[in-house]
Amino acid sequence: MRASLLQIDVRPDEQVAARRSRVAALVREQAGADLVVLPELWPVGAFAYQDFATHAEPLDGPTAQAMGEAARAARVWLHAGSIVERTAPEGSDAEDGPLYNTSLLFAPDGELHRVYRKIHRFGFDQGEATMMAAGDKIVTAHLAGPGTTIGLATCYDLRFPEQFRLLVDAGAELLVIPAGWPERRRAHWSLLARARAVESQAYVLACGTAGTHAGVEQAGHSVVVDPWGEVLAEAGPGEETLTVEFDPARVAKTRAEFPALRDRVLGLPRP
Ligand SMILES: O=C(O)CCC(=O)C(=O)O
Repeated sequence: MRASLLQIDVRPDEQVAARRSRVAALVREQAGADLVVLPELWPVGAFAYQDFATHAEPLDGPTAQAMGEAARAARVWLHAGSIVERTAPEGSDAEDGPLYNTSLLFAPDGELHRVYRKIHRFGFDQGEATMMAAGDKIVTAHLAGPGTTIGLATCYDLRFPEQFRLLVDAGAELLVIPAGWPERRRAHWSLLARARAVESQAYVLACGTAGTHAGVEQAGHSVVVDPWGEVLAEAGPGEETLTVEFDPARVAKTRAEFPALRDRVLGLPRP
């Protein structure tokens, strides 16, 4: 299986529409890959809170349309990172319901196949945590073609192992994590990506952004880790396409040869 992670530079001097066209062209160039992955909130920038409402869009908005067309043109599964999703309030056509940090997965025919709304919102009492609603669904998707199941999580979710346990229980063999992770905590990013791979005995494909937006320098260093915790490929700090080939069957092999997941003790009483 071949995967390409597109570590996009979210430059503040580039308009959202221009970045959307540029990224769509980059996705089209990935024909031949099985899976292409984009970072979190790359159209607007994960820390550009003041721009979230302006650039919020529905599930059939301009980013979804451009990404669906690009996936179809390249004939790839496309995890298009996330958008600021604008929803309609219950029973209304108006689009002034809650905002979500929503990941979009497109099939090679360009159809929107899955949506994942970020569960753990970042910012404590500010930013995303106050401006967006939280998702409450664990999301996996079986990729016909490569014949493997991916589990979806976004950025700050990486810090919450209980979410990854649920993804593994739901059959995930590849954990796909778009992010806008800051340089200040790059050591956590690298460590947690490997930790989630080792404890889940799964591949981790973690795709971050490059550059600086809203004054926050991004870590870059997108990474692909195998089920044994070995780093298969790692990007540098700048914009980069990270392409890697791997065998999804290694997940079952690792889990059979070193059956730590089988040895879990569930339902321990709280002290
Ligand atoms: O957990 C972190 O250090 C970064 C999380 C983050 O930036 C995000 O979820 O947008």
